[in-house]
Order: sequence, then structure tokens, then C-alpha cells
Amino acid sequence: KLSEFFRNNRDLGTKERAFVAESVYGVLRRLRFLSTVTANDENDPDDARKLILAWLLRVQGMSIRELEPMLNEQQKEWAHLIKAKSTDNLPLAVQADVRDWLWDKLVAQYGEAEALTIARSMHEQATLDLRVNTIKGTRDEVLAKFIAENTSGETNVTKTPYSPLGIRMPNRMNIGRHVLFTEGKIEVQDEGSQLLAHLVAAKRGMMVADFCAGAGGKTLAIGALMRNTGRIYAFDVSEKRLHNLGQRLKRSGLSNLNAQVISSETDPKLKRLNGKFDRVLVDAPCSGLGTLRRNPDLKWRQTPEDVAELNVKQTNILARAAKLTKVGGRLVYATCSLLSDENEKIAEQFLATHPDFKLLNAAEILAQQQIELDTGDYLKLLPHLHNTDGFFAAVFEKMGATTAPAPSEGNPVEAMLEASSEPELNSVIEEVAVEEVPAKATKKAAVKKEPKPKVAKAPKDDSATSAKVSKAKASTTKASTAKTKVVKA
Ligand SMILES: C[S@@+](CC[C@H](N)C(=O)[O-])C[C@H]1O[C@@H](n2cnc3c(N)ncnc32)[C@H](O)[C@@H]1O
Repeated sequence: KLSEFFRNNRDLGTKERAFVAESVYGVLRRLRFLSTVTANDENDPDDARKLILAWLLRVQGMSIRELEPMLNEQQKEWAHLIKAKSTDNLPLAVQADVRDWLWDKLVAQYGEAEALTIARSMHEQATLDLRVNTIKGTRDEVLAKFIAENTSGETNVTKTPYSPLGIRMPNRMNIGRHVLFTEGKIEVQDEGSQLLAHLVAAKRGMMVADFCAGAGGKTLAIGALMRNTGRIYAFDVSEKRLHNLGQRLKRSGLSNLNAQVISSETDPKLKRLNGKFDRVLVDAPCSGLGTLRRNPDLKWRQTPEDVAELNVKQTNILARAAKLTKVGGRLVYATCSLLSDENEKIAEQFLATHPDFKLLNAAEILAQQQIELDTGDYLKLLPHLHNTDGFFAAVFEKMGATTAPAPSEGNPVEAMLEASSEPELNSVIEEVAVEEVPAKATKKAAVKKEPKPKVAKAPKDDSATSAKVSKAKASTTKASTAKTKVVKA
């Protein structure tokens, strides 16, 4: 791993590190092409130096003369062979730099010309996009600060074209130590991912479930769009990822979040939450083939069998998440995959097996938020068209005899409290964030905006939930802080 290599080689300077990272990513992006010009076996590349040499000579356009002083005799010989190798008439899959199975799928979906354009767009480096956390600042304020401090005179820090909260940096930089980051005013997030949060269209005071929350990229964006009111349940099977969400949560200033580890989508504790959510996001586990600019290794690691296995998971998670959605509520299915097997096919299959759901038009939902981006019923983002990672999303609405909220069996939070007598809910593993809640203000805002009185109690219940879970059986609490916990299933 690159990070491990850097940890073990701390004496490397910034430029050397940048060169190592760039060449590793560069070789992974073009591995099939480079294996062809070095006559390496791409499945068993015999010499990494040969591949880097090929990358420098055939992709970066360096000359043998520039490199010669650094090469030994054998490497000079390689360099001449690499330079002389003809690349006329290379098969398209080699030009695209993907495996045959993936190439065939892309061609079947997009046709040869667009498939090649898409695959080639994945050879480029992704931009560094930031999301402004509107709980702590505004986009104009953050933009002005970046422009003002730009010592090299570069002023091309720009607003992202689609996401109203995005900022695109002119070049990659380590943002982790920047004060705007440590203060929680910005998060690193691809513009496409920001748009998915907008597509969820969660409003103040709503109950939202982020079923595959991971490290919470979208959870935090949704929480901010809800102005820190209502409640978001962040579920995931990965304790580690939810722990990372906790770290980010501390910076964000959000207190409307409840993170819970689940054993799987069939975890029994989800049962009590059926029909309770206004919005359910399933940011499903997927092949990640839309993120090849950032994760070029995935195109060599993923197999058709992996995709088939993921399809089963995606179908099952979506079906389970559908049960959490209340009548009149929305279920959003999203992936960062380019494959229709993981996207349209899952959405179509879902609609065919769930007649109580209908598809909503994604472009209209975005237009309601002044985001002009029309990719049809589904949101489909592609690097060469939108300069984002590849994303797919479908929005479904749960229909019923009436679109009024389903009769509630009681406050869902109370249900969770009752459930705290279950052993799994009592095993609190970590308190990931303790935030001072502007309790009064939050409650007031929620009550004012919240159309459904039961949900309006949510901010107070947050603290109650946490207190109850940590003390297992405390009866009532007037805790003035909201705590978000990762609860182990
Ligand atoms: C695409 S990632 C989510 C990324 C995250 N939403 C974000 O914006 O940063 C998919 C997540 O699904 C989780 N996952 C896998 N199987 C799951 C299941 N059965 N139920 C819930 N989450 C699951 C994985 O642990 C992973 O974190």
C-alpha cells in the first residue's frame, strides 16, 4: 500500500512522494497498455521498473535522453525496446485499458466510441472537490478565503458547476491540515457525491435513514441540508467506517445524527423502524467502477463474479430499505458504478417487484433546488460529461391508499429506547461525538418547520436516546447535550 510505503519511508521529501504516488497511479491507470509495450504479462507484471519506465516514455512523453543518466545498462536496453514498440492497431480494450469483460459490457451499454471516451476519461486525475458545510460557513466566504490566501497567485479556485455547495480546487493539495477543514467548514467530497445528497431532498425535521452510510460522506451532507434538524440514522455493517464517520461528525457541528452498526440488512433491530422514514438512502456497496480516476486498481481487481455477487446484495439491501420508507416517503438507490447491471437493472427489477413504489424524475427533484442537470429519470453522472466520478441514482416514491403519513405506532425513538433492553443495543462500543446542542434553538426550529408533530421531537429525543442507551435503563432525561453513538449489533 502506498500509505504504508510512505509511513516506512519518512525521509522522502514532498516532491519524491508526489512522484512515487503519481507513477503508481499512472501505471495502474494504464497497466494493460504498458504491459503491451513492455511485453509484460499484465496479470503477472515481472518488473515494476519496466512499467514505470514505459509510463514515463510512452504516457508522460519523456525522452530516453532525459532519463538516461538515471538508468543502468539493462534499463537503457528496456527503454529502447519500449520506445520502439509499435502501438498501431492495438485492440480497443487495450486502448481503453480495461479487461475484456468490462470492455464488452461498456460497449454493449454505450457503443464503442463512447465506451472508449468513458474509459479514457478514467485515465485522468480527478479534481479535488470540496463541500462547504453550511452549518459553519458559506460557499462565498470559503471561496474568498481560498482566493485570498493563494500565495502562488493562482485564482482559479472555482465554484462547482452543479452542486450549489461545491468548490473545485485548481490542483490537488493536502487539505487535511487546512484551518477551514479542521474547523469543519469544508469536507472533501466529489461533486457527484454532493449531488446525490441533494437528490435525497431531505427537508427540515424529516426522519432520514442512510442505510449504507460508510464513513458518512453523504450523511453529513444531508444533515447539513436539513439544517441540523430532524434526525438521520446512519446504518452500516462496518464498525470501522462508522467510527470514521464519528471523527468527521465532530468537526461538522451536526447533532441530528444517530450512527448504528447493523449485522446485515436483516438485522432484527431495523424491524421497529419500518415505515418510519421520510427519506431512505441506499448508497449501495458496488464495484466502484465509476471511481476509477481515484481507484484505478479496481478495474484489475473486480470480476464479473464480484459484480454478480454485488447484485444480490444490492437487491436485498434495497428491498429491506424499502420497508423503512413511509407512505409518501422516498427511497433513493445510488451507486458509483458505470454498469447497468448494478444500476438500471437493479432499479427496474425493484420497480417490477415493488408495485407500491413509483419512479420519480431525478432532474425535476434537482431543478426544485435550482440545480439544472437533466440526465433523464435517473441521475447518471459521467467523468467526461460532468467532470465528476461516475454515479447512478434512482428515486422511488412509496405510494399508498393515501399519501398522508402512515399511522404511527408511536415515536420511533421510543421504539429504539424500548429496544435498548435488547443485548445488542446495550453494547455501546463508543461514544463518537458529544456536541453541545443549541437545544432550544434546534427544538424550536424543528417544531416550527416540522409538519408531523411526532418527528418534531427528534432533536430532544436524540439526547434522550443516547442517554438511555448509555445508561441502559434511565427513565427520563433532560440531558442538554446531544450524543451520537456507534452502537454495535
Ligand atoms: C458505497 S459505500 C457507502 C459510502 C457512503 N455512503 C459515503 O457517502 O461515504 C457502501 C457501504 O455499504 C456498506 N454495506 C455493505 N453491506 C451492507 C449491508 N448489508 N447493510 C448496510 N450497509 C452495508 C459498506 O460497509 C459500505 O460502507
